[in-house]
Amino acid sequence: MQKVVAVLGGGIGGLSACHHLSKSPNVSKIVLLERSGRCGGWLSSIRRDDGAVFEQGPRGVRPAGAVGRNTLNMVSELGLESEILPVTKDHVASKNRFLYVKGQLHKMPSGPGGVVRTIPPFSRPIIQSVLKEILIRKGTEEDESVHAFVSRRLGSELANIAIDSLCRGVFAGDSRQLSVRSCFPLLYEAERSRGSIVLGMLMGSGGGPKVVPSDLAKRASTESWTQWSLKRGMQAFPEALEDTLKRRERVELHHHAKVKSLNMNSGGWEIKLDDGVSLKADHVISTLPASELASVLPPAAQPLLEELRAIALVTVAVVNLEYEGFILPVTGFGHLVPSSEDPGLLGVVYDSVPFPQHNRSGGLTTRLTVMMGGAWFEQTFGHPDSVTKQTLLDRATQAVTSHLGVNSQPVWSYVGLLKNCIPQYHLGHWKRLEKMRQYISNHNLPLTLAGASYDGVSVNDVIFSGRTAAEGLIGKT
Ligand SMILES: Cc1cc2nc3c(=O)[nH]c(=O)nc-3n(C[C@H](O)[C@H](O)[C@H](O)COP(=O)(O)OP(=O)(O)OC[C@H]3O[C@@H](n4cnc5c(N)ncnc54)[C@H](O)[C@@H]3O)c2cc1C
Ligand SMILES: C=Cc1c2[nH]c(c1C)Cc1[nH]c(c(CCC(=O)O)c1C)Cc1[nH]c(c(C)c1CCC(=O)O)Cc1[nH]c(c(C)c1C=C)C2
Repeated sequence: MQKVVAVLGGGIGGLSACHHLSKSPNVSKIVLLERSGRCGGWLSSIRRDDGAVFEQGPRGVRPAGAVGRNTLNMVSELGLESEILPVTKDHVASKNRFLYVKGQLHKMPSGPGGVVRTIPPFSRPIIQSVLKEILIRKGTEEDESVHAFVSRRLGSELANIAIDSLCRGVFAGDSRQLSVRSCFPLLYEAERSRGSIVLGMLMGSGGGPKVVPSDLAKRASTESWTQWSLKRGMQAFPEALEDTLKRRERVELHHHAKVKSLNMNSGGWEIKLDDGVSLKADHVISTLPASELASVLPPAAQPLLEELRAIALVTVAVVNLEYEGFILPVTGFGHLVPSSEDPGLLGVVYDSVPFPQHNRSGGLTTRLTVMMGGAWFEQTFGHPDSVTKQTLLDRATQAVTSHLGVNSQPVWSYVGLLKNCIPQYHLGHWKRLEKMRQYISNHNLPLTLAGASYDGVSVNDVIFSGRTAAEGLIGKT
């Protein structure tokens, strides 16, 4: 039987689900419902008339692994190859990342030389912790916080400085609350299967999905890319996907279509929108943030709603800054700040280093992005609705001055307040997912969960979740 499928949310996850659904003749209609006036969700690029591009959301995508290849395959299908801006392994942005500790920038140890010597801010060579790790007994917990896991296996110094910062630089979250099993499944699996992170990394897991690489994905591997962006910014990706979907007969894309309620109706769903319009669908793929989905599902699904509501989100202030000339004292991807140094200041990305092509044409400039808040937003700035843009801008420029010794003022700036933008996979997230999917299956709900709230927050993970959701309905594409 041919099905009508509604996809809720037009972020990169929802667009990916539509893209894969639209390949199947067994779907009679695909309806994408997006609350705002444009698709793309957090993929949002500011494009100035002088050619400068600033990212408010993701600024680089990793090409590695099955999910990285899957994204590049989609880039290829959309005909975006000529738009790609790759960053290769030998680029300074791939080699240099910094930590800001006790008022100083430190290059993160990398390569053999970096692990055998004592490199501040660490008090002993990393190799010592790595060698000891192999001998440490396997944990017995079903889940553990990222901080507890790393403290146990690699010692408290690496947990307090390196892993605390890493969690801020990926989840804008607190390593003491985040789940190792859900946030870093490879580390968790390495301990489970090989008894050690180090051995697991050396021997590999051999598992994971298989994705046949396109020529573009092969090129990324041959040329050793570490990340990529697009000439017109990351937003060009959802724009190209949307343009392609618009040309497909069975796809309907609706902007300004905020889903207000979902109710079961003769084996399918009746979907009501904010403006009073209602429509029917045989199946729903939701890529809405989990708590938003909870607010539109019927109260009868209480056990499911409780689990969905428990997946918290954090708010991040993203401040793009442009300076005249090259003002950085160091060069690399950027620096992270551990929570012990300054809880509210997560880190600074040196955007002009990996992607100078996004600088304004003519004249030398430096583009930086300061990220603030995350799990520490409220304790630092108060409620997101009451903080002013000027407060955020002042805090960001002060950080650039104190961390990087930059005394000039930016010639241009943009302050974005990204409310509830990154889901937090807290301890026990895996159990929550199991309960939710069990509930959906036991109650025969024609509902699939996809998007950043569940199985990974990166652009690659979210795109793959859209594909998996579609394939769960129509089979492999
Ligand atoms: C500041 C920042 C930096 C990041 N950096 C990186 C990076 O460098 N690399 C990387 O890989 N990833 C990065 N990410 C993560 C990645 O961008 C996101 O996880 C991903 O874009 C989420 O996609 P999504 O489709 O799941 O959700 P969203 O983008 O949140 O899309 C959901 C959509 O649903 C819509 N919606 C919400 N409620 C309703 C409703 N009731 N009815 C209809 N529509 C609704 C929203 O308007 C939105 O468009 C970053 C994220 C942020 C915030
Ligand atoms: C300071 C805050 C943040 C910065 N980026 C993000 C936040 C919250 C969001 C983010 N960054 C990355 C991802 C995707 C992860 C993936 O699995 O691909 C997300 C959601 C990429 C990333 N950025 C940093 C690291 C270590 C990673 C992981 C992947 C990789 O190794 O490339 C480091 C980093 N992020 C930020 C800064 C300032 C920074 C500094 C070194 C900004």
